[in-house]
Amino acid sequence: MSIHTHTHIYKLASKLHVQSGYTVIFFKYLICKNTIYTFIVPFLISMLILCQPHLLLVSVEIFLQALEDGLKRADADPSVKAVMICGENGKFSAGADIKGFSSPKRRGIALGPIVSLIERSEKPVVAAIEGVALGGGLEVALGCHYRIAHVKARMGLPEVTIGLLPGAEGTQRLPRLVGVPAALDMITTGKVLCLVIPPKGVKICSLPDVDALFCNSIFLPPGQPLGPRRLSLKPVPKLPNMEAFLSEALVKVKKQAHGCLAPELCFQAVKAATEQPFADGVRREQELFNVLLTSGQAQALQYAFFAERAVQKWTTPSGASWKSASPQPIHKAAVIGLGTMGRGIVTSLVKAKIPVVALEQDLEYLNMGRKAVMFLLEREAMKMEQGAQTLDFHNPARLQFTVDFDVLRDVDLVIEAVFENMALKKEIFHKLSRICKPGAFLCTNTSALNINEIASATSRPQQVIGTHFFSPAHVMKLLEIIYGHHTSPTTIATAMQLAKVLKKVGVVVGNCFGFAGNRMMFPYAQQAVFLLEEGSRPEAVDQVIEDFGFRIGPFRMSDLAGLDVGWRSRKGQGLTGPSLPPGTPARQRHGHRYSPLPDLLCENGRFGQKTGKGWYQYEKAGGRTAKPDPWLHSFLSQYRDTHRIKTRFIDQEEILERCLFSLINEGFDILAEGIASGPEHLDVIYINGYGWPKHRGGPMFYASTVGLSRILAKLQKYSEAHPDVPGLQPSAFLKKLVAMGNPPLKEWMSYLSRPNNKL
Ligand SMILES: CCCCCCCC/C=C\C=C\CC(=O)SCCNC(=O)CCNC(=O)[C@H](O)C(C)(C)COP(=O)(O)OP(=O)(O)OC[C@H]1O[C@@H](n2cnc3c(N)ncnc32)[C@H](O)[C@@H]1OP(=O)(O)O
Repeated sequence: MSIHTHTHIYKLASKLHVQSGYTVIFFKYLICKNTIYTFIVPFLISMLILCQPHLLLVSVEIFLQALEDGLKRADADPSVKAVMICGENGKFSAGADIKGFSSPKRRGIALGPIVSLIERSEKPVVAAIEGVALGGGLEVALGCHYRIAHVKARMGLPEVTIGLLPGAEGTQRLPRLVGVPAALDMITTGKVLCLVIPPKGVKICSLPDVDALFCNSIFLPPGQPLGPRRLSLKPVPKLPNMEAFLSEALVKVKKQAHGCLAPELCFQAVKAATEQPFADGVRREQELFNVLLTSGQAQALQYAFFAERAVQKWTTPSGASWKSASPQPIHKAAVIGLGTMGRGIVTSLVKAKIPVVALEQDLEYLNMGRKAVMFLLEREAMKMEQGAQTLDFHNPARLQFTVDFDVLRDVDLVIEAVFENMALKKEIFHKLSRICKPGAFLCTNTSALNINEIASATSRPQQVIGTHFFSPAHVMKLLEIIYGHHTSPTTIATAMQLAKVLKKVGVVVGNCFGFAGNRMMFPYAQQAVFLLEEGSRPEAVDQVIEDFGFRIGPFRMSDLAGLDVGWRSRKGQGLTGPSLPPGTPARQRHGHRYSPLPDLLCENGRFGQKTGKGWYQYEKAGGRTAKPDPWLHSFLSQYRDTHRIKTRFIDQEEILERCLFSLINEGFDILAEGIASGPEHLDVIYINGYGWPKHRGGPMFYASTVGLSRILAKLQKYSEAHPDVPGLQPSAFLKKLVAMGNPPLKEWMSYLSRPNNKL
């Protein structure tokens, strides 16, 4: 295991230097409504241990040993009056190297005893925090007697986000410092706190300034006792209603966890701090840490951490990549269409402080759209600390509404977000290509349509790209970025940069129907409906999927999104509606099994939440509380009678496997075709766009944990039972990987001889 010092920014100590004759200021930090305020208090330090980064990656053994030796030396040297621990180049510590947690060598290394040693020091120890102090870094600071924090420092215990808990006594010290509510909030969510507004009178200085201040001899009265500064000796601040507070907090933590273990175990560790003496609490923390370390969820979450960063380094099969392509700056953007998606996209751009022109086809739609966007922005502004003033969305230079295409002449990028209708999209792109300046990028927010065909309507196909947002677009983190045949690397790089500016995760994929995300969703949704035909109910299927950890099951999701969306798309594809050739069998299309159930619901006016009825019934049109609907149950049994389908009991295992394994199976085809350049891409898409539980690492990671041979065997079994369902027929790539002995996920792509993008 090594300490993380990966980039030049996150450096830690590899060597400890002892210098004498310095004076230091000290800041004490308190947490108040998620904000840390700093106060400067003069303090004498006549000995400085300065951590210097001579290596990029420092072995934790070396680091901890050096820290221990330095502390012991400082304690033994009578000329040393105090000790300071800091990072260099303006960064304290991002904590441990996360990769080290999966290494067996990691076990047995303990930061906790070193933190205790720091705390026991007979001489004052100060943590001087600049930049980030995360995880183990902050735990080291908690062991110190004083903490100096730069006003722009960011501090947190993000272990929960990688499936762990702060295991170096952090769960026991933090509540003693900041109280139980603030500590629970930080430890169970992993949120990182920033010093947003410097309190009056606080001088903002960088570490060299701090050094200078040492030399300016600001003295702390000698003989100040250290006992009260040792957090382990302090009691946890009492709450009048601790028990009630804790039981309410547990309910909240469980509700938000969706099956993820770490938040609840973090809670248990903090609770132990409120009930037990420090040493017992530390033992409890260690027990809980070990449960998490071996849970499997920690590995999945750590994989997801790196997968999210890996997808930033995009490549395409033609050799274009992030290394050689530079993004163009976007000073002004436009959004066409102010339906649900367009409204969210405008909101997202305004939040990112990109001036936007919002365009609709006529004044009636424009006014409706304007109202809705303003409503969203007001709500967002209320959530933001500095409020509406920062967003400044009433300023026409920031947000302009128009029906006039000519206003788009000077924008750098347009995002089209109109209905999924190819003819309409082509007409708009043709117009844009005539009106927009030559350098402008033209993006389409389609969720399935062919990017090449849309680009063919323009004179600049190299600047056309798919930017698939997810609803609600100002909330969902995913931006699927789809390059076409002619899309230039600069256009891809610009779309990726846009994702970053919008605080989204951009994932670059190739062009095919449904791209990566929706293409994998089709077989999943299809299986869910087939399960209803065969005997299941929406609530049974949703329950299994939600128990797995999805935020929302397929039927509740379909009711939320609106059944009419898919209906329109199926009509467009000629699968239902007037263009369906007469005599087409009800449950078959192109020789494959088809379920007309969703079409029948739409024909009955059941579009989901918006009509108050869909797969469930709701209290009213627009209602949100789904209740099982007896009408639907009898409709399903009539349907089965009509089509002579024998109702059978379908167990949870079959529901889960048929839905998830068919989705994963499609993922293998997508990889084999070069539509996505690695399994991480599909996992990041599913975690950030489709509510796949992060603690299961995404569908492809999950497949690797289930075992590819098992997935293959199950798909073979189900496809034998349903030979007319192509989605259940095992992918050739999956079969190949099983034949190659089930290699680890990171090696999968090396088994593809030549990625071939089907553009
Ligand atoms: C002087 C102080 C002494 C401190 C002693 C510490 C001793 C530690 C011993 C035990 C501790 C155990 C508990 C832990 O510490 S668990 C780890 C807790 N830390 C985290 O979870 C931090 C995770 N990282 C982040 O939140 C961010 O990366 C951040 C540091 C905020 C920087 O964000 P950003 O600027 O956006 O940059 P990136 O996220 O893209 O990261 C840049 C590259 O660095 C890699 N990285 C970042 N953090 C880690 C890490 N902790 N371990 C390994 N690698 C990390 C990241 O993958 C990027 O890599 P690449 O460029 O290859 O993509």
